[in-house]
Order: sequence, then structure tokens, then C-alpha cells
Amino acid sequence: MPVSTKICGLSTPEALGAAIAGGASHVGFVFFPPSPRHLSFDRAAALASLLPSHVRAVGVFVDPDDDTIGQAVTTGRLDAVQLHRTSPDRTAHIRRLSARETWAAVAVKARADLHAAGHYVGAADRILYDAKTPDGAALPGGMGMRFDWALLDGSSHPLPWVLSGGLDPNNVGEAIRRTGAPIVDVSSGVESAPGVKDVDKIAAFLQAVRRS
Ligand SMILES: O=C(O)c1ccccc1NCC(=O)[C@H](O)[C@H](O)COP(=O)(O)O
Repeated sequence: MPVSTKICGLSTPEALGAAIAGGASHVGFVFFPPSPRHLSFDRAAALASLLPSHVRAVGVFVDPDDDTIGQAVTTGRLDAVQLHRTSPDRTAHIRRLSARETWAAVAVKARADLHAAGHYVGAADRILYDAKTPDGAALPGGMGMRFDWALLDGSSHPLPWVLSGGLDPNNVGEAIRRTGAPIVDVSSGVESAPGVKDVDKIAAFLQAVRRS
């Protein structure tokens, strides 16, 4: 089964083009003002209009309120929503409200953190295992941090899942072999500076996934 790839935090047509040309299955648009990747809904809609129908647009949010989700879904062409720091109850509510495939981010540092995934059964469609960022960090993701992939050994994933956190063109092949991830997600590993995507790194990442 080929591994799918989400390139997250895109903000220019050039980077979007590299993701599409390299075979990404998903692209991520971040709606979180403190992030260097933050987009307005209009900007995201303009980018989404460039996507072929087989590439899915994922809106990335941090515990969003209903208005934010409503605006994002009506303005942009979002196929899915990805929720960070959002409780299972809120996640279930947003899934109903948005009528979109819903991904719940689970922040992982220790094996006990994996238990949180089970709480999203019935609330989310997919779990995104991401590295836990330090207490007080400005962002819950997109910081190039990875967690110990061995923590996933023997895991019976309660939902379809995505591997994220600190992936890059050099380590993604090993990450896929080690974990059996069906989908991998990357942001800062394909950037030249925070929020600045590098088209060559996007191409190299997608090539490394294809070769894995
Ligand atoms: O990327 C951001 O700026 C961001 C901001 C707020 C919430 C989530 C965010 N990113 C989530 C992602 O899906 C990233 O792709 C994921 O955390 C992996 O990032 P990286 O370790 O930099 O590859």
C-alpha cells in the first residue's frame, strides 16, 4: 500500500505546486495567528482553488470556536479539519458542525500519551500523532520536534492514523519502515526558515516517501 503524504503549512502557489507535482495526497493550511504559517481564509481559498480534486485540503486549527470553523468551511475549500489541543467533546461537536473529515492531534512524549487517542473514538476520523512541544511553546506543532517512534511499537491504533513531528527528507524513509505509518505529515522539515517552504525539500521529501 503506498504511503500518503500531507505537506503542511503551505502559503504560496509555488510550494503548493511542488506538493502537487511530487504526489502529495493532502496539503495543510494553518489558521492560527501566532504561527508563521498562518493564512487568512481568503488566502487559503485562493490556494485551495489551485488544487486538483484528488489532493485534499486540511485546515489546521488550535481549539477553534464555532465561528472560526464556520467561516473556514464556508470560505475555503476544506476537505478536512485538523484539531490541536481540542478536547474529545469539542472535537465531536466540530466534526458535526463542519461536516468534514476530522483529524485529532495527539501530542506524544511518553507512552502514556498514546492513551489519549482512544478518547477520540466516535469523535474524530483520524489521529495525528505529533511530538509534544514544550510547556509554554507558542505552537503545538510545526516546530520540527520528533518523538521516539518506538513508543508506537505494538500499538493497537484505535483509529486510522498519521505520523508527524520532526520528519524530513533524510529520516522519513526510516520513520515509515520503523512505524508502518500509512500517512506522514511534514512542515518545518521542508522549510528553509520558519514558514518559508523550500520547493526542492518538498520534492526530496515526496521522493523519499515514494522510495520507502
Ligand atoms: O505548523 C504550524 O505552525 C502549526 C501551528 C499550530 C498548530 C499546528 C501546527 N502545525 C501542525 C502540523 O500539522 C505540522 O505539520 C506538524 O506539527 C509537524 O510539524 P513539523 O515537526 O515541523 O514537521
